[in-house]
Amino acid sequence: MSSTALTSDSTADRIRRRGLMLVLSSPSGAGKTTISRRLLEQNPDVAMSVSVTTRQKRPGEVHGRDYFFIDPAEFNLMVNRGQLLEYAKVFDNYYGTPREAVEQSLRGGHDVLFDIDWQGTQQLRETARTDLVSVFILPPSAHELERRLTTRAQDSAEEIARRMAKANDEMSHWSEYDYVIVNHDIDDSVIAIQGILDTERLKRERQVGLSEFVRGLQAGF
Ligand SMILES: Nc1ncnc2c1ncn2[C@@H]1O[C@H](COP(=O)(O)OP(=O)(O)OP(=O)(O)O)[C@@H](O)[C@H]1O
Ligand SMILES: Nc1nc2c(ncn2[C@@H]2O[C@H](COP(=O)(O)O)[C@@H](O)[C@H]2O)c(=O)[nH]1
Repeated sequence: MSSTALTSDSTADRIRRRGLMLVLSSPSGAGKTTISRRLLEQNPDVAMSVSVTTRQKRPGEVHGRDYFFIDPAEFNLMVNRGQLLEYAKVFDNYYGTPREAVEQSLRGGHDVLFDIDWQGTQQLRETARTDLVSVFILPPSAHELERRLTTRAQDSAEEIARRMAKANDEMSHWSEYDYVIVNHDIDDSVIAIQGILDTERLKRERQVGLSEFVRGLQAGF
């Protein structure tokens, strides 16, 4: 191997990638959580942003894994201290993204996955547009959405009715997103979003050190 080739190889090793923020939004019950879990299983290097919320814990939910369940006073404190990257009121409860964990993952070159609503996505778009990749997930039909909310068996009939009534509001923001998928089949949806992630990772502007690598490469010709 020539010394030029050695130099080029070691420079190529120095190409690093800036982490991206992959946001999934949808009306409640369309499948964000299910898709997120699958994506995290097949991408152990991706970090999930665990939100804080003032809503009550559902059966089976774990503090620190599904959410950090906090009271409204604590939530206000986090807002006032600037500890949330974004926050919103959704279905009468407050939800927000803790800033520090996300910034730490991005600095380390890790991608971060978010399950947040359209209000939060709008806020991230204003503050982090170049890092943001947003995907809107549509249900195949209103009937199927209601079936999914009901068979999930996590919310009362009143809560399900409230979420169905709000579905149109959330869906009216579909065209603000970079990508839109209809979640018919879970396997197909996961494959589609994995494709988005793989493609976005290759974007020129996300590859740190690329200019230096190309300069070194050109010097060898
Ligand atoms: N493609 C699919 N086909 C059939 N069922 C699905 C599909 N995707 C998700 N589900 C089911 O629909 C229910 C709701 O899914 P999930 O909890 O992932 O929705 P969500 O968008 O995260 O809801 P929320 O916004 O309320 O957190 C779950 O029981 C899940 O197993
Ligand atoms: N703006 C934000 N929205 C969030 C956040 N965490 C979750 N959510 C959204 O809330 C609804 C309801 O969630 P559920 O767990 O009560 O069913 C759903 O649309 C989530 O995407 C957040 O940090 N910020």
